[in-house]
Amino acid sequence: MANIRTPIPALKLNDGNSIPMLGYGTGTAWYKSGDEGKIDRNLIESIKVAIKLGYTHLDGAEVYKTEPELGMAIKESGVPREKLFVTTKIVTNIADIPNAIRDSLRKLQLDYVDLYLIHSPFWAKSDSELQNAWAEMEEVQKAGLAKSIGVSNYLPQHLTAVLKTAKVVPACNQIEFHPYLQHPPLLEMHKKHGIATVAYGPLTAQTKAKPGPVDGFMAALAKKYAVSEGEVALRWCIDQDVVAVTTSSKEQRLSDYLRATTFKLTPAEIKEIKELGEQKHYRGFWTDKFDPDDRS
Ligand SMILES: NC(=O)C1=CN([C@@H]2O[C@H](COP(=O)(O)OP(=O)(O)OC[C@H]3O[C@@H](n4cnc5c(N)ncnc54)[C@H](O)[C@@H]3O)[C@@H](O)[C@H]2O)C=CC1
Ligand SMILES: O=CCc1c[nH]c2ccccc12
Repeated sequence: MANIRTPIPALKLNDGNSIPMLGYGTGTAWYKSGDEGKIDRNLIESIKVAIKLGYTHLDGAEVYKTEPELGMAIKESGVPREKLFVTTKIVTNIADIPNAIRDSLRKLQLDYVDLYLIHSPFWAKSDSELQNAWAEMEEVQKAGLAKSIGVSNYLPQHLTAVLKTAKVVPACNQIEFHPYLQHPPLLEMHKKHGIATVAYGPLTAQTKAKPGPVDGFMAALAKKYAVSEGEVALRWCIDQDVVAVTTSSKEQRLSDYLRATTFKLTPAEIKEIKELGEQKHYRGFWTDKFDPDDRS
């Protein structure tokens, strides 16, 4: 099993920093609908378990309302801050990014985050709003409050707008990514500009979109590598240099996911999953914001 002494492999970002290729999410499975002040002790314990198992990449967001738990778990874990890679995201308070990052850092009890993301582009009514927000993100990075800055749920047109005026190219775009949502034009654009792809919902084909065309092949690969289909899905991301952010409240699952770092799919297997996946389209998140047929 991977642990803090046998780290999860990392991907080099375009700013020279490195991001662990498997992350633990504090969003799905942990959303808080009500009082942000009410601390979810189960979440704190789960994050500590994840850290103990070897997860160093921890994914949060202001809208998840879980930053306080993330901060408490980091403190209680006893793992030195610099050994962890902490992401948070902004969208609700997008009109005041300098205050929003300070608020997030206060909740996280941290001096800096490793990665700060604009959670979505859907609040913006014009390209110039996207460009101005990005300029403020650059200031956050300059002030040392975030080591790396990036975006999430941006489509090619949003990246095009940002890149027109950016001094710093976004380090990554965190998007829904799995065999049934592969975004070929977006990934091509990421490659061209050195923007890392970070996948959320990497297990969607196994957890939400069954039955589907990849099922039989994923099952065969799971048998071949003596892992679960989910671990094949995570490895399929990693083998394409896509960082995968997953989660679970179950320790056994979190432990099992780490097996995705212990084997490698062949190029033919990666291609076969890709081609089978292209036969179906499924989106699980932000369905009210995207055109239902948009695969970009
Ligand atoms: N930037 C964004 O807009 C978004 C970011 N995220 C981030 O990504 C993280 C992971 O997102 P997910 O969609 O949860 O990732 P995921 O696709 O890896 O799914 C994980 C979920 O699947 C469940 N699961 C795993 N194996 C299963 C099985 N065999 N049978 C049934 N259920 C199983 C887990 O318990 C967990 O609830 C979030 O916690 C959040 O941090 C998530 C959604 C949107
Ligand atoms: O990041 C995941 C999806 C998401 C988008 N908006 C919200 C608000 C509250 C919890 C999760 C999310």
